[in-house]
Amino acid sequence: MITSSAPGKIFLFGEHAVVYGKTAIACAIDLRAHVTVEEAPTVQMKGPGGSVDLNPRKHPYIYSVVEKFKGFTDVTGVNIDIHSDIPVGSGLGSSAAVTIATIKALDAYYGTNLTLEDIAHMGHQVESEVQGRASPTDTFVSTFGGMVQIPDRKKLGFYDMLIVIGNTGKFSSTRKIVSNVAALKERHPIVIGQIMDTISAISETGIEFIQEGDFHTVGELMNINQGLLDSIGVGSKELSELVYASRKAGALGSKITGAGGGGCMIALCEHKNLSRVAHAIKRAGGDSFICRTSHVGVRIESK
Ligand SMILES: Nc1ncnc2c1ncn2[C@@H]1O[C@H](COP(=O)(O)OP(=O)(O)O)[C@@H](O)[C@H]1O
Ligand SMILES: C[C@@](O)(CCOP(=O)(O)O)CC(=O)O
Ligand SMILES: [Mg+2]
Repeated sequence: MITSSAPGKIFLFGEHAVVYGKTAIACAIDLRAHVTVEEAPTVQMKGPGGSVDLNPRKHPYIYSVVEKFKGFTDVTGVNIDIHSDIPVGSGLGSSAAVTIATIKALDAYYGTNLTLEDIAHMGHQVESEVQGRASPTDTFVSTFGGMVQIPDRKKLGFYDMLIVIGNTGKFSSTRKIVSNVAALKERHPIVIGQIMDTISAISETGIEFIQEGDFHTVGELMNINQGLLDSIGVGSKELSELVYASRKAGALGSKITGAGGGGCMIALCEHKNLSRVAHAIKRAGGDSFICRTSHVGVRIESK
């Protein structure tokens, strides 16, 4: 029996723009997906009611991972059991964390000796196939941990930050939201293209202020980024309510993280305001919790 785990992530800046090759800054957080694999007669998923054969419609990401392994190793029967503390469909990269942790667990189980680069690359292929279009961000962060700059695939090191996460509780499908933005960009290529360029500039400027520890300015840039995400149609009434409630309670900056349309927003706060901001988000109708950035990427937990 082998267990692996991989972290979820937040986008500090640059989601959606990164799909078009622009710059984004993302960071692993201390919420993780755990995947345990053990011998079984066929390739199965363990669920609440017991183990069932892997179903591509129910588990498209896991199915795609197994199909890739069939391309380079003898895939004998294996039971895959997933336990994740990452809210699903909430912009925290649950799909990537589950994908990367499954790749790592199967790599250890079948002895295929994949490098971290191989794992990140395979994970990106899986997300792209399942979502129709995906940047390497989520899978790169889940693989390497810490803070990263995409598309340059630069590891920026680790910056210990406490983030309040506000969850609207509204599911949003990354695939659908990403395709809506693509359609908007088709209709207004120059306008949306310039918005993506501006988001890219925010990411590139933001790195310097993160490295200097100037979180007031980082927060200001997050707020500008949020306005641009609203302009490409990935906001929602619920997300805006949580964003403005957090700012009123003293957040330095707050914005959507991930695909948007529902899911989560993040608020960067000074330590003294963390619980006040978390309560304000709850009062505005969201679920809120405090998470910490993490330098820990994908790893084997036990063999
Ligand atoms: N615990 C889990 N077990 C199995 N699949 C999961 C789990 N968590 C997430 N997933 C997969 O990831 C999908 C959500 O991915 P996505 O829409 O990209 O949202 P997110 O913002 O969480 O990445 C789910 O529909 C499911 O296919
Ligand atoms: C919208 C996007 O930039 C981020 C999606 O993040 P999530 O799957 O909602 O956690 C898409 C991508 O980068 O693949
Ligand atoms: Mg996802």
